[in-house]
Amino acid sequence: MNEPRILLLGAGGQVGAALQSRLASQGQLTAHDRTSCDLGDLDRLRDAVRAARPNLIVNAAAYTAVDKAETETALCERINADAPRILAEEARATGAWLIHYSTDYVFDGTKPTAYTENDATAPLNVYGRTKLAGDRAIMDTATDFTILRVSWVYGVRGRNFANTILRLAAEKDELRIVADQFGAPTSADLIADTTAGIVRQHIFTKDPAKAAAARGLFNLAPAGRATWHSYALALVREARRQGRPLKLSEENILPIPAAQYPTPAKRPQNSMLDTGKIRRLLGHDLPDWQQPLKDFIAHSHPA
Ligand SMILES: NC(=O)C1=CN([C@@H]2O[C@H](COP(=O)(O)OP(=O)(O)OC[C@H]3O[C@@H](n4cnc5c(N)ncnc54)[C@H](OP(=O)(O)O)[C@@H]3O)[C@@H](O)[C@H]2O)C=CC1
Ligand SMILES: Cc1cn([C@H]2C[C@H](O)[C@@H](COP(=O)(O)OP(=O)(O)O[C@H]3O[C@@H](C)C(=O)[C@@H](O)[C@H]3O)O2)c(=O)[nH]c1=O
Ligand SMILES: [Mg+2]
Repeated sequence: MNEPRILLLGAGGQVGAALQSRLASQGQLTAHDRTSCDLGDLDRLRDAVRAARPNLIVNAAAYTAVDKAETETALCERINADAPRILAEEARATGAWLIHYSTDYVFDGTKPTAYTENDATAPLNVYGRTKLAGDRAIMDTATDFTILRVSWVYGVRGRNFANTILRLAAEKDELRIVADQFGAPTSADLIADTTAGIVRQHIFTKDPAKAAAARGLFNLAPAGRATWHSYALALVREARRQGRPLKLSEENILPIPAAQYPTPAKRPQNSMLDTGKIRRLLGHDLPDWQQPLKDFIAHSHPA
């Protein structure tokens, strides 16, 4: 059989960058970043898919600037909702499988326990609303798709909370960090590894039962629970242990309620995702969130 053709969009992002090598080893990879394929141009996007004739489309591109989205709403909507709809239409028309990523920000965060795939969505902000519209477009249009719903993603090169804290810890002697929002910091590598495993074991397989099991929406998060405050503490503690020069000491990382940290976009209080469904698919447990932070700090270089 010929090598399967894989199309990756958003190759320059945290998850996209981590996916590149893992997908290249499984087929003939066409990887686009924003410069080679702008998702804001929907006709161009359709052309790019048709030119690549993929058996698998992986969409790691998204508008992820949560606060800016409150004012750049139309663009955010195009990238997060309209572009996934085009991808779903093309996937359906050609029989390609579509992999896409969703977010905890589709929830309002009022549930006291972890969210399952069946819980009702109620986004609090524009980013969450547009991401939910993208999820729905795919679920309504595509037949062969996998959506991984993830949260609190960090990677060495990304614009993320972890890199922000490492930068601030070198500059400031005090930080005030929200301590009443709960979630699980998730490395882009965990997401890319899990994606690659699903591609290998479920999508590029001749076993229809294996493929059927991977269809649909799956939460993905590491084990354990954090707050933004406990996450910041863990980062600074590990950075110090690794000998980074820091101005900030741990006792000056002050816990505050979200009400004391006003932002343009409202964020959910509870971002915990129940991972029972994907653990059954994978056949194993997921690692704790804290362990990969050591590796992250060893390799990250905040600007
Ligand atoms: N980051 C997080 O905390 C979370 C992310 N997710 C989801 O996971 C997926 C991957 O996110 P992640 O890798 O973290 O995000 P990043 O912001 O790191 O990557 C997204 C990529 O999409 C690209 N992009 C943005 N606009 C366009 C456009 N108009 N055309 C083409 N590309 C564009 C960005 O390019 P550029 O760099 O040039 O802007 C960037 O490379 C997304 O679906 C996101 O919604 C879900 C939960 C949490
Ligand atoms: C820098 C800083 C942030 N915070 C708080 C604000 C906020 O509640 C929380 C996180 O802020 P950030 O803006 O870094 O994170 P945010 O951009 O909201 O992260 C989200 O991104 C999108 C793409 C997702 O899909 C989500 O899963 C989530 O990861 O930290 C402080 O309390 N003190 C600080 O000094
Ligand atoms: Mg190859």
